[in-house]
Amino acid sequence: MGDMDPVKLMKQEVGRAAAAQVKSGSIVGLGTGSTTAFAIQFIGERIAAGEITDVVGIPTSFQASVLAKKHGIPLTTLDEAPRIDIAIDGADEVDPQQNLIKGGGAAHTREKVVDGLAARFVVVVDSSKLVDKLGSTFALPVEVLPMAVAPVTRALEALGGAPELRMGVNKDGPVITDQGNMVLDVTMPGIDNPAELEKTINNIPGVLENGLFVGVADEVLIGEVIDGKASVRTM
Ligand SMILES: O=C[C@H](O)[C@H](O)[C@H](O)COP(=O)(O)O
Repeated sequence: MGDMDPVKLMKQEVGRAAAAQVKSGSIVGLGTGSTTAFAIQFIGERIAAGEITDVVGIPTSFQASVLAKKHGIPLTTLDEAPRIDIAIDGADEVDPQQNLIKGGGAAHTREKVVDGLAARFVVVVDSSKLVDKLGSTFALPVEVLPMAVAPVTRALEALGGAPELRMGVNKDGPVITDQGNMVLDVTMPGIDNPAELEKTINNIPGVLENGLFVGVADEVLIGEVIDGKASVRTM
């Protein structure tokens, strides 16, 4: 286990557990983020070891495609793939009904397409992501056309949210998504009806997609560290 920090260790072990679910011949949706990065690494290691064969990935982001190439996972597209057998992806919050907030990496629009098409969507999180109610710890990401940021901001405020344009970390100005759009992070503590809010926000003209994933997850794998020992449980 070494000196790895506990959160990283939880992410690593949950990524390993998800990668173990990938079977030969599978078309795999590859999610985005620091937890899925471990799953991508372990899928690549299983391919290299000859444990699984004929696996192809469908990336949900530029980051996922870079990692897949690095770890030797061949890629395909939705134009070519007849189906997605399994998708593995992280989340920013998970409620007791397995509904999610995603988009901390601004990738939720493509993720919702890929994860939603998968016959089986496996979510990989560390235990810090579990909440009683969505919105309690994480602002809801909403991808918006750049020319519509002002009216969408007003519409989200009218819904009771506090939207903030996501700014770059090592870049001046806003974060630009893989699709060339911007992201509003909407503080909205305690979302009572995520299914309704998901539709309401997506109905605002100029909104591409929001980070609420309702009824999409088939299994949630949770990484934990108890007494310095990492383990993985299902929800
Ligand atoms: O846009 C990013 C994705 O939805 C990620 O899956 C999510 O933010 C979780 O990322 P991480 O595993 O790095 O916490």
